[in-house]
Amino acid sequence: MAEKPTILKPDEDIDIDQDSEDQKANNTSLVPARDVLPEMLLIIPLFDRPMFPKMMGPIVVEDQRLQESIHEAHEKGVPIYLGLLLVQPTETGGMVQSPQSIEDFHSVGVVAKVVQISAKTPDQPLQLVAQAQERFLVKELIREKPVFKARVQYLHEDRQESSEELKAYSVAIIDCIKELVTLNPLFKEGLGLLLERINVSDPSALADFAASMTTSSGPELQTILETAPVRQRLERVLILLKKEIEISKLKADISKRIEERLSKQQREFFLKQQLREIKKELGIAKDDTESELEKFEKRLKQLKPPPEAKERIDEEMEKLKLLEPSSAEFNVTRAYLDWLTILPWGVYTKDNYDITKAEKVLNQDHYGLEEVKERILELISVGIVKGDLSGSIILLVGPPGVGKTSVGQSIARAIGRQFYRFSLGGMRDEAEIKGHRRTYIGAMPGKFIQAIKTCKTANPLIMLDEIDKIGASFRGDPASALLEVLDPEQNRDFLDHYLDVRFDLSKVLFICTANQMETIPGPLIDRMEMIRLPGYIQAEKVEIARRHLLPKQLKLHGLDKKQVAISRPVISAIVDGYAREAGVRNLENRIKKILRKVAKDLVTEPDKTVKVKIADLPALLGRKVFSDEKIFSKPRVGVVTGLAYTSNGGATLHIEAASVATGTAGFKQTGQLGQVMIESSEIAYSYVRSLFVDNEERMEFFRKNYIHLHVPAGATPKDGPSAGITMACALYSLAVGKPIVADTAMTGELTLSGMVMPIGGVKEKVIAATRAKLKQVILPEENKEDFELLPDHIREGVTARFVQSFQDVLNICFPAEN
Ligand SMILES: Nc1ncnc2c1ncn2[C@@H]1O[C@H](COP(=O)(O)OP(=O)(O)OP(=O)(O)O)[C@@H](O)[C@H]1O
Repeated sequence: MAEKPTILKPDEDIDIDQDSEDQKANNTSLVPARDVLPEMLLIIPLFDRPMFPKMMGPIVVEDQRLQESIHEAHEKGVPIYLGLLLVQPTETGGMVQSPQSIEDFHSVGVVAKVVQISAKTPDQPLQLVAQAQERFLVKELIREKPVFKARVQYLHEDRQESSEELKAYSVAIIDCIKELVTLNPLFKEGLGLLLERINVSDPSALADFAASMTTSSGPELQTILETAPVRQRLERVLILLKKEIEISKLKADISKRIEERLSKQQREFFLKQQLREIKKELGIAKDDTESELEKFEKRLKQLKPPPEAKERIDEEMEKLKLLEPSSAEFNVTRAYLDWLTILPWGVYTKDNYDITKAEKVLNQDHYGLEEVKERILELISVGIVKGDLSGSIILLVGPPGVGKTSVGQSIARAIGRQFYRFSLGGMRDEAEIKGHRRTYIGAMPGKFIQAIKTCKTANPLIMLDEIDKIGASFRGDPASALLEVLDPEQNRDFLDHYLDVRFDLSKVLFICTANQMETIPGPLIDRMEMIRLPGYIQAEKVEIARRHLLPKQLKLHGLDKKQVAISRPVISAIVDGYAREAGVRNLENRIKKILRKVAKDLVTEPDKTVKVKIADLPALLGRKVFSDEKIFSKPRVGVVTGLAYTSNGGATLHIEAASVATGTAGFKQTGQLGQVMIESSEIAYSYVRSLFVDNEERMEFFRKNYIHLHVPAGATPKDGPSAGITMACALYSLAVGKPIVADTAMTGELTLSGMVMPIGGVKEKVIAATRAKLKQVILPEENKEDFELLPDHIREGVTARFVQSFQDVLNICFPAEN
């Protein structure tokens, strides 16, 4: 505890030079002049918290007059004492901002000696460091605008007798301080000061110091300041300290919780970072970005991207370097770069220009199809002469299972190109051709770019299956997107939405397949070289089965040809009884079925040879689907066999006419006929009726009967004019009550004046007639050339009769009558 200062007489002027002559005169000689405390003090208002004796702290003096007085005293070198008084709290909980009267101050404060003073600078408040000395009680507060001065009475403390109780309090306070230090490192500093400045065995000083260390509010601390009795003060300080401990604990708790929450993520991030660094150091793994970039660069060494693509690749690589590997943008850029660098820029396979080898390959893979092979070899020859096979687009049209796809594969093999096939029938939107824009999640390039990627060359053979189904199942305008791809002028600069840089598709050889021509958009047909695959006759199917389908299936079923014997007559019986359609897929399926059953038998006896006989067929394949007994085994009145050409190839159909005696004339037709077919049936009706103008009996028949014409199969929609003469013939047969000659089928468009016009699909229709074992076909005279161009094996067994008018038809069909 500081020595007890002597109190001087009050100094009425604001003369803070306490070492004036008068004072010196009145001073007792017991105390050094510098330790004498003045009775009249200048008041410095404190707004935040009070200062406690023996504490040191900064004070800011704003008042100009006060500043000047302090400076003056400082220049004289005399000690400066100031009274520090805390202002009162306001009702709203804050502090009085500019004290006006005595009520605005607390009545107990401390006197402080200025130990340091800042230099005089205009416009800057004066800054002091003051050492608090002693408590005082304000006796009188005098206001001398704008400063206050006060007459004070010092509250000297008597030296405390150390009692056990005070010691106990002191120890408790020290314990609290220790605990606080562990909870909040800020208190550590305070503890250092404590040991330096105060005597811990002085309970009063300890209490003041401990109070000043806390973060308690100004009024709470003021209470401590005003509590003169030491025991009581110690007790109050102890309460404040306990409160402080609780607050500190709570604070520590809160920050721990927040830290935990934050640090989990940070920890993971740092750990990952560290792991990456360690791996890099050990050479185990490279940085994500680095290894990706290395991969892309390695790929690029093998490629020759055009300048536009190269520029884009470089840009994207630069971008990738700047992106955080865990970001979504990184993945998008990486995927894009992956595509850009995996495409075979400038990589081409060398075409095989050996025409004999190409012919050999085509013959190896397919039986028959002479015309098709010839056309393909012609196209290859043109390519050889030109030095470039690309540019022409081949369209293979034919019924299902006639080998369109496998011919495409053979062409690829013959000229040594990669083969990629996809169906346009199953596609939903244009984006599948031209790709999605990269902004979409999960965006992908279109099928063509995917094909190029898979083939790893920029000049593969791409087969577009089912191009005739394009209009049926596509949304948007996919046909025009396809036009762009197939046009040799445009596909040089094909722009896929995803890729966003041009890719040259002009070296690709395109082959399209379709079951029918009618539904293919016109502009697409214009760009293509059409090759028809008309379907096979029975003999061809037997040969295909023997030479290709059976060996292929034996291999696929893991069987040896020694283990299974299926002779030519057996295959012929299969074709005849179970697979009469234009293609051979159904035949192939039947062979598979037989082989599966045979394989089952061979499991128990692997060394035996299974000989399949015709008699075994019902057991192996079930009941015959087609029988030789014709539905109309005998020629019947009003029934005539027509020849049709459908997407499944050529077919025979039996047109029926019947009369209902209603007493009135009438005509109706059934069988899901299209508009053209309805009109041609009406032509037939009118024409046949007109034939009997001179025959009253027949005229009467038409007048009194309602005529019904039906074209089976009733559930299949059909259209076209080629059944004109067939329908007319059925009506004529009904009118005259006589059947037409046996085993005859016909096709031809009929005009209202009885002329017969040419039709399409002669080859398919003749094949269908042969398959149906008919002996005679009636064809329009103008189709004679088509028939004569048919290969001999198709024409064999069927006689063609050519007609110009319906009268010619009648001459053939009703020889006795005409
Ligand atoms: N002339 C042939 N010689 C040898 N095998 C043939 C011949 N024609 C067809 N095939 C075989 O018939 C099967 C069916 O042929 P493919 O799948 O090529 O028919 P497609 O005409 O493409 O049918 P779709 O129109 O249904 O796609 C294949 O196994 C094929 O090898």
